[in-house]
Amino acid sequence: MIRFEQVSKRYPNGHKGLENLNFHIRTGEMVFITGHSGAGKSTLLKLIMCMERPSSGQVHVGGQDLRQLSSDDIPYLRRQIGVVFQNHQLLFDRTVFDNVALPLIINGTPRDEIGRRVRAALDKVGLLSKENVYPIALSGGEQQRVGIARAVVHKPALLLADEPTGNLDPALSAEIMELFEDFNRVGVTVLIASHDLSLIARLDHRMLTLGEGRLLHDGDQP
Ligand SMILES: Nc1ncnc2c1ncn2[C@@H]1O[C@H](COP(=O)(O)OP(=O)(O)OP(=O)(O)O)[C@@H](O)[C@H]1O
Repeated sequence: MIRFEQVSKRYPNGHKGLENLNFHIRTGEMVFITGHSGAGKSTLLKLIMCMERPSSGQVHVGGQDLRQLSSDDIPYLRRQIGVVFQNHQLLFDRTVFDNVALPLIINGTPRDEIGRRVRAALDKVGLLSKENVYPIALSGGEQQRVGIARAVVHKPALLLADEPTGNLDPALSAEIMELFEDFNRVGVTVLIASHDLSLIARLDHRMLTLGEGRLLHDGDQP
C-alpha cells in the first residue's frame, strides 16, 4: 500500500525533514510513526498525501509512483486517503452534519447519497444523535470524533492521522485509538503519527520510530 525507497526530504530553508527512508506498509496494516518533535513524522505523512514532494527517492501509494502524479492527479490520490489532524480543523459555523458532508460535496457525490453516507460515518463514531449540533457545543473528544467521521465518510482505503490524541486526556485518547482499530479491523490501512509512547506501547501494532529524519527502529516494541 505504501512504499518508501531511499526517500529524503530537505526543505527550501535547508531543514532536513527525512533522510534516506526505506519501509513498506502492506494493505490492511495498522502502524504508528513515533519519534521526538521534529523527527519527521508530519513530513512523512505529507509525502504520502503529496502535500510535499521528496527531494530524492520514490514514494509509492496504492501501487502508484507519486513522481508520476501531476497536480491534476492529486485529487484522485486524495480520494483514497482520509486525514485526521490534531486540532481536527472543523468549521465552527457549520453543523456536525455539514462538516462531515464536506469531502462528499467536494467529490461531487450525488445529494441523495450524501445523507446516507454522513449518517453511516456518524454512527460509526457514536455521534448519530449530534448531526444538527454545532461543534462548539461538543467536548474535545466528540470534536475529534467528528474529525474522524469526516476523514472516513468517503470510505478511504488509507487513513492517516497526525497526533490525533494530542489534545485529549488518556481515557479519551484510548477511545480514539479504539476507533482507529475498528476501521483497521474492516480492512482500512491506518497510519498514525503520535509521540504518546505510553498509549501506543499498550496497543499491539507495528511502530516506525524516527529520529532526526532517519528510521531508527521498525517493530512492535518502542
Ligand atoms: N514547511 C517546512 N519548512 C521548513 N522546514 C520544515 C517544514 N516542515 C517541517 N520542517 C522541518 O523538518 C523537520 C521535521 O519536521 P516534522 O514536522 O516532519 O517533524 P514531526 O516529527 O512531525 O514533529 P512534531 O511532532 O513537532 O510535529 C524539522 O526540522 C522541521 O523544522
